[in-house]
Order: sequence, then structure tokens, then C-alpha cells
Amino acid sequence: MTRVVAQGTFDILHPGHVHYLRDAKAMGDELHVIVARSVNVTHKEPPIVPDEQRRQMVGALKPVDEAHLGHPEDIFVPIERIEPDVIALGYDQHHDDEKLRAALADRGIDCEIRRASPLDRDEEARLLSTGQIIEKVIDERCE
Ligand SMILES: Cc1cc2nc3c(=O)[nH]c(=O)nc-3n(C[C@H](O)[C@H](O)[C@H](O)COP(=O)(O)O)c2cc1C
Ligand SMILES: Nc1ncnc2c1ncn2[C@@H]1O[C@H](COP(=O)(O)OP(=O)(O)OP(=O)(O)O)[C@@H](O)[C@H]1O
Repeated sequence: MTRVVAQGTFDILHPGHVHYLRDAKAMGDELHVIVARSVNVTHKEPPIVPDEQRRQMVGALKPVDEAHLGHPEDIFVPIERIEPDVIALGYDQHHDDEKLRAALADRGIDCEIRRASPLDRDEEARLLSTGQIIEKVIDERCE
């Protein structure tokens, strides 16, 4: 039984998210997803959808066995509870794999770190990021 953890903001879902979660699930047997708390999303605009609603939406997706809200202060608390064999980072996530490996080792957590693949953009019209969806809404619906 291989347990995998994926994580992210997941504000306004799109097929890129589904691709990431399918890819992460294919790395093992059981997929747990940690949904970032709004207070911790500091590297981009904070999410529109509230924390618990983002957790519910992610938890309803087919590849996901359980969706958890992240810890507000210490990102390793949910990892210690879930005890994954693999952490699947998204293809574009800003985390430094080596630093994360070192931090996990410091906390005595033994798990592999892998990267998921990107979903190819084969048509211009594909909306494969939450930021793009929000820009389109602003462009087309706000005068
Ligand atoms: C191993 C790992 C565990 C994480 N756990 C949490 C957590 O408990 N709470 C939280 O708010 N964010 C947590 N995060 C951070 C977010 O999920 C995510 O990295 C970031 O805030 C948003 O990334 P995105 O731009 O890919 O959506 C974790 C990240 C990693 C890599
Ligand atoms: N097009 C995509 N292909 C593969 N994975 C994706 C794609 N879009 C998002 N993901 C993955 O989904 C996870 C959560 O992504 P996140 O919530 O940051 O979405 P986003 O749509 O990229 O957001 P934003 O546009 O605000 O940066 C990340 O690990 C990210 O790599």
C-alpha cells in the first residue's frame, strides 16, 4: 500500500488540477491532498473560494481518497499525521526539492519526493490556470 500526498491551493478548479491529481494517484494506491490555507498563500493573490469549500471540491474528485485542510502554521503537521510514502509536487510548484528533502529528514519523515507532469496546452482556448480564468472573467465581464 503506497500512500501519496499532493498539495496546492485549488482555487477555481480546472483540468490542469485533475491532471495533477490523476498523475499523483498513479504514483501509488491512496491519494491524500493537502489544501493550502488562505493565510499561507502569500506567493500570489489569495484564493477567492474559502478554505473549507476548496477542501470539499478537491475531496469530491475521483482520484482523491481524502482531502485535508492544511495546518495554519506548520506544513509538516499534516504530513506527520498522514505518513505518506511519496510527496507528489506539481510540475510548476515553487518548492525547492532539495530543501524540502532536508526539512523532511530534519523532522524524521522518510518519504520520496516526485514531480508530476504538466498538462499540454494543445489549444489556445484552454484555461489551465486559476489565474487565467480570473483574468478572463475580468476582461470579459467587467466593463
Ligand atoms: C509537503 C507540503 C506540505 C504542505 N502543507 C501545507 C499545510 O499544512 N498548510 C498550508 O497552508 N500549506 C501547505 N503547503 C503549501 C501549499 O500547499 C502550497 O505549496 C502553496 O501554498 C500553494 O501552491 P500552489 O501555488 O501550487 O497552489 C504544503 C506544501 C508542501 C510542499
Ligand atoms: N495545467 C496544469 N498541468 C498540470 N498541473 C497543473 C496545471 N495547473 C495546475 N496544476 C497543478 O495543480 C496544483 C495546484 O495548482 P494551483 O492551485 O496553484 O493552480 P493554478 O491554476 O496553477 O493557480 P494560479 O493560476 O493561481 O497559479 C499545482 O501543483 C499545479 O502544479
